[in-house]
Amino acid sequence: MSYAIEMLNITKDFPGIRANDDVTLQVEEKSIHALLGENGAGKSTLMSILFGLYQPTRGTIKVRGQEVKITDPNVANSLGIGMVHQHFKLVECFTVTENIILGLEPKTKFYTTDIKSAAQRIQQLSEMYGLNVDPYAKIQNISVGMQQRVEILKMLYRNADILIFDEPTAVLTPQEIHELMEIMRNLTKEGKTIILITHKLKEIKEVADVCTVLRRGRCMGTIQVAETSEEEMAKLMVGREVDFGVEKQAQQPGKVVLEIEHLKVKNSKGLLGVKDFTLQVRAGEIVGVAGIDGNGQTELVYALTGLAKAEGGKVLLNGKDITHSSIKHRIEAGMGHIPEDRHKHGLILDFKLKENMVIHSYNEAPYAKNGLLQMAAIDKKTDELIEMFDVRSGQGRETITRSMSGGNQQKAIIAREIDRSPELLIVVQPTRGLDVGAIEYIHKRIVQERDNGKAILLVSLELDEIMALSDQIAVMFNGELTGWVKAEETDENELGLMMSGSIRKGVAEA
Ligand SMILES: Nc1ncnc2c1ncn2[C@@H]1O[C@H](COP(=O)(O)OP(=O)(O)OP(=O)(O)O)[C@@H](O)[C@H]1O
Repeated sequence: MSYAIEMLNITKDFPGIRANDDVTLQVEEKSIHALLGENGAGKSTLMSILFGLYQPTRGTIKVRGQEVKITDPNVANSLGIGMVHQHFKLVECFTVTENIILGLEPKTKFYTTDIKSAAQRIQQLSEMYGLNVDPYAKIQNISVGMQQRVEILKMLYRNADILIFDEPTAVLTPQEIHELMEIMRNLTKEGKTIILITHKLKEIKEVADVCTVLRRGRCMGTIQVAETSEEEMAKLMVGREVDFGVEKQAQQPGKVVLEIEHLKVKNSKGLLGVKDFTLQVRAGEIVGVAGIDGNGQTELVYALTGLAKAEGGKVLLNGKDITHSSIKHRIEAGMGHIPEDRHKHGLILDFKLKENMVIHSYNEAPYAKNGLLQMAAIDKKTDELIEMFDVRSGQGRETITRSMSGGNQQKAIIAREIDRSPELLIVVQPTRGLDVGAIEYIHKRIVQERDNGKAILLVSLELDEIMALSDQIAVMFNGELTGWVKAEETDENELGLMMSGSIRKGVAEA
């Protein structure tokens, strides 16, 4: 058997934590090898070692049978290893071609200032792998899915043949996910090797040949995907059976908590991203907002939470007009927010975990007294939340938030917001990047909040999540409400038609 990559007995220590503990990963040439593991299990660390961002504390790496030292990403590139990161690294106002040749050192193999010949090569690569990218398009004018393909082309242009994808589907629509799977298959058919980090068992089943499972830094085994089930993979990963369903009893909703009336909000291009939008959320009810990314959901949430200005219309919280209130005032009035962009709006990354946990309430009892912070109370609350929400990090409450794994940062935000038990909780993509065990728990807690009489507005691109949690579903298309249906009276098909604007249901004709 010939391996493209062998990472043998890799150990990596960070302060207070062994992120990888004697892990061995052997990736066969021309295969798709999934890397699965709980939040904080050490997947990103292992891939960062392979890409030269970290040095292992112990262990050996072989590329195509040769032992190597990958001291930095340039060495990784020269060995034919490329990585598509979760957050793209593209210059918005440049074209596809300009982005791809950007950063190539003069005198290296494909360095050129001749845009035309570079564009030609990009066109050829794009056709060869079925990417369908226009080399002259500007990044700011293409979809997120297309931008990801530019990242893939960047690797192919540099002749990478071992490609690492870090949770590539987290930012894609279902259609784009389907296309990416096809692209991955094309890539291996043409001789490339792929390592895929993902939490989505369905995707592993669909596309991967082999799967290595990590748990708490250790390798739990490598399995042939065709011979296993999603349930078995989940069990191997979290060490217990995982319940994929969400239990929810029928409940009569109470008074109206959130009222949105004829709301209008501009998007970043200065156009109306939300047009005349009206919706209500009542106590004891989860209203799910379904829609394809970019149909006004972000602008809607921004206007509700005070991150963007409303151009027209009204927002009422418990009957009080908060349309133009400050963020602080909205929080005090009973609003909680689990934001879409956890780094931008959810956490202060250079603060300690415990500081982030009381960020809304540090100046109130029991966390402050006579103008002084009460560290014992802050520590106690943080430890409680860490325990309850299983937030894992190297140094517990003292950990600098930046060094935590993405999934554990997300769990920390959810813990803080749910613990405050606000009357209205606005939840955006709550389980993005979370492992199946964590998703099970977070879903339970959201339903618990609803059962406790809280109003919940859930915005998610995951239809499964919308269907499982919502009582009532609002569909957004092109900034408008195109559907208002009870969750139990609809299905994915019908929602899909409303999401694409093909039909309207439960709302007045346009
Ligand atoms: N630069 C760092 N400094 C200190 N600790 C770190 C650093 N990078 C990662 N860690 C710790 O190493 C552990 C493994 O993190 P890693 O990001 O590899 O997990 P992951 O499996 O990718 O998780 P997720 O699914 O949540 O992204 C975590 O406990 C994290 O806090």
